[in-house]
Amino acid sequence: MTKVIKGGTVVTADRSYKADVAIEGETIREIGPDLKGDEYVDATGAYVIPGGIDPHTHLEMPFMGTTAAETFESGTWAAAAGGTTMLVDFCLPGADGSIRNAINEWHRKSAPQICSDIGYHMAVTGWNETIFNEMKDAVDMGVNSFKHFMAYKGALMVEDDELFASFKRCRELGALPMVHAENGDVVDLLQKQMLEQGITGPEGHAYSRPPEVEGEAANRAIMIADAVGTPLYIVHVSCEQAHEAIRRARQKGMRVYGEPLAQFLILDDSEYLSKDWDHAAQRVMSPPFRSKEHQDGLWNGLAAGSLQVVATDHAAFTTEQKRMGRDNFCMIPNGTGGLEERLAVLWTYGVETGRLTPEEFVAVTSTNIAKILNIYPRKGALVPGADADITVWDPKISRTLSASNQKSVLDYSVWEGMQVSAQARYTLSRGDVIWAWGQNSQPQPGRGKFIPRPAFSSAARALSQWKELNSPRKVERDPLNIPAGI
Ligand SMILES: NC(=O)NCCC(=O)O
Ligand SMILES: [Zn+2]
Ligand SMILES: [Zn+2]
Repeated sequence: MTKVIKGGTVVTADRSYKADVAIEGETIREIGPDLKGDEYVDATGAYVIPGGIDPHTHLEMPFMGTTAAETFESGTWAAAAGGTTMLVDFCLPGADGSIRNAINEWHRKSAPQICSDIGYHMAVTGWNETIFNEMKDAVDMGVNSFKHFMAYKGALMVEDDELFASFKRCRELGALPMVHAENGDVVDLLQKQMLEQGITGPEGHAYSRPPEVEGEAANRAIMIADAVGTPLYIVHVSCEQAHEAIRRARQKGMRVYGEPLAQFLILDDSEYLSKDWDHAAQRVMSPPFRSKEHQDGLWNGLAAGSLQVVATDHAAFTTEQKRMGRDNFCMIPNGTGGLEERLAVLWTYGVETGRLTPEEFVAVTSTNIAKILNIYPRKGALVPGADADITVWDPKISRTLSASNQKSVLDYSVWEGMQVSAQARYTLSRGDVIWAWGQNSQPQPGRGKFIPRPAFSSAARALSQWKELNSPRKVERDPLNIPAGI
């Protein structure tokens, strides 16, 4: 049975052209003019793009004394409704600290629920022999990236020597280290300072995490990655200080990648000054939203290529959960939502304004991360043989974003009232139409697959080779030329 996506404009990371896309089973068979099939998906007047990949989500994540409310079922459905066909979720070790058990636990939770494909990053939240050994197990289980928290002191935070050791292990395994870049010691002190001054509301969260705190940590992580000789991926880049560190590193030939979030590109820090406590707390995340100048820098970085990926860090806590921090902003569960809205807001505020080309939009929402995570061209590409994860993107469907019409389980939306100018007309996951605009039926939970990601990406291999050639060498000396001791 051949399915043909008919009459659209195919947009990839490098070009746009009129063509049909023929799908056989789960994969793309052919792309070209006037293709015939047994079944047709109408793409007239629309763009045909690789399905979105959101590489940063926290579904059902146990965190800060509670568990993120978005489930794997609601999260993957919401993503599909927004044109996203793959999520990469952060796997956290449980009480036993085992990486292997944590990955199995994530499989147990996600497998029966997901309607589209998924991968995991593994968090490294300490350092010991078990972690060293089990990082290899993780890679063997198809997890080739490890996140390190430089913040959340007393909980997830790791120290510089632990970063060094874990980055070194990543290099040996051909895996990609990632960092949450914020100086956790300084955040901790600034939090205490805010509370001492009587600033207990959500604005204290933003004041205690200034951009300099993020920039310093980004520079430090880059320095450690360079000393070890490994590529580095910096998650949720929110500010010019961190962007500048990444830009500088890349200009010096370092393989550093930066991931701003859709929220950071569009929403700003004035939200924390709202007189409505719930409104401000619903927007508490780390790092926090920044000012307009930082947003301009992030947009420019996407256009210039100094930033490569737009994610969401979707970590959804209900208003009730946010109220755990009613008397102390440090207790507000950190996280906001966006996996459903990412493509629409980026198109509306990026492509519609001319900040991004349609091809750049595809690059930062899908293709670049598929390459970085070493699953290209299976994902992130429209080529024969690739998985048929495809979005028929309609630039004529406008919609007002609201909690009342979202698929997310949250009782609010940080995007409330925002008008967007484009939507997914159809979303296909490995050849199945899992979302059709106007039909609203839920895709089959459990049809999604875990996508294992091989280690030793091209960039990891190249950098390792370069570092090998340029590593310090012992200077052999004639013993006669070595001065005798006293
Ligand atoms: N970002 C955030 O505030 N919450 C999720 C956990 C993390 O990524 O740091
Ligand atoms: Zn983080
Ligand atoms: Zn996160």
